Amino acid sequence: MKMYYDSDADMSLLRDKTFAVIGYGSQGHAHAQNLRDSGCKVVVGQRPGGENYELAKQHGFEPMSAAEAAKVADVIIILLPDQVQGEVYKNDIAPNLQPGNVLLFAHGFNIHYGQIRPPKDVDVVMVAPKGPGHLVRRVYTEGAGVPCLFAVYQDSTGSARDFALAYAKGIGGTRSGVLETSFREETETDLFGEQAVLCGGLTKLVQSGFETLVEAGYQPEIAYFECLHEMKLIVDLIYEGGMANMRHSISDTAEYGDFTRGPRIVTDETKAEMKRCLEEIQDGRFAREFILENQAGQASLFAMRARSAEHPIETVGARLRDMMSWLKK
Ligand SMILES: NC(=O)C1=CN([C@@H]2O[C@H](COP(=O)(O)OP(=O)(O)OC[C@H]3O[C@@H](n4cnc5c(N)ncnc54)[C@H](OP(=O)(O)O)[C@@H]3O)[C@@H](O)[C@H]2O)C=CC1
Ligand SMILES: CC[C@](O)(C(C)=O)C(=O)O
Repeated sequence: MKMYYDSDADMSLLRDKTFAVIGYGSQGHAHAQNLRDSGCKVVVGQRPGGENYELAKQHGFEPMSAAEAAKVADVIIILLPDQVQGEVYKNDIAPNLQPGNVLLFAHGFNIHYGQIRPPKDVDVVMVAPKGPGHLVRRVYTEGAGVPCLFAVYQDSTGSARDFALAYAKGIGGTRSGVLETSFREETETDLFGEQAVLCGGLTKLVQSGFETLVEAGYQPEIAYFECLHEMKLIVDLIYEGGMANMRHSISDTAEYGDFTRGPRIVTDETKAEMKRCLEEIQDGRFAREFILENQAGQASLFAMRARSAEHPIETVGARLRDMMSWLKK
């Protein structure tokens, strides 16, 4: 598998193009500002009335409607929540598409699951940063970049692949390296990662550890430090040098407990469930469930968010983090 870096990407492909970043949220604010700082002409399509509209203005853009932005652009970057992309595409973007335009995504959901079906005469590509949007911006301003995946779904101009690579450079991705993939592979692995490991698996693991200690009578603050706060420090060591690097830094006692007790926590049954989650992603069951959930006005998502915000790990954590002067508030 080849990694692509700055020297592999031709920024001249981005010159003379107008980029419309649709949505000024987590990814949108980062792509828009990074592209502009890389010398590109950027307009922002952001609905008025909210914080992100004000933020775009504060950052020196003159936000316009998604339809207006799509009309003036050569490259339309759809950085809206996945569940609203289909509607905005149908009403505002599709009617303003010109042959030869590029439609660019940061995640393949809507293309892979057929919620957006672009005409044949536009390029459809993806540049998906493997990190949260706020880091895509922060790391860029520090002179580095968040690694990205890139893919081509449709190449009407013959230059879609080179263009996607150049775009990855424009947002800083090739500073740390980008990998080629397909819309299918990115969509399925991304959904799996966030469900089973990064978000779903991690929060359930941390919360269960916290609950186990608190239910056994230990102070919630101690449980918070043990199960959540220290998680970052341990993950940083794994991130920097793999699991062996982390195990090098921890005590032999911790390492012995890691090898002998870890497999009792994340068991073969956990892995079997991971496989079932992956199957639901692959055969479209998760996508269908999420699409229907959104058609129902996100009723379950609202309820789950509210219940989760009341959990003691959040209330104790908020109090402790208030005392951590080094954290950005
Ligand atoms: N979050 C991340 O770090 C990552 C996201 N991605 C992908 O990037 C894409 C964007 O995700 P993300 O940045 O999280 O999105 P956000 O939820 O941060 O985007 C919110 C933006 O979309 C606008 N918006 C929301 N609803 C509507 C609507 N109904 N009509 C018009 N505008 C609307 C918001 O405007 P307002 O402020 O007015 O609500 C805001 O500008 C997705 O495809 C996602 O999968 C990929 C990698 C990582
Ligand atoms: C881990 C969540 C993520 O997949 C990401 C930041 O990469 C997302 O879609 O937000």
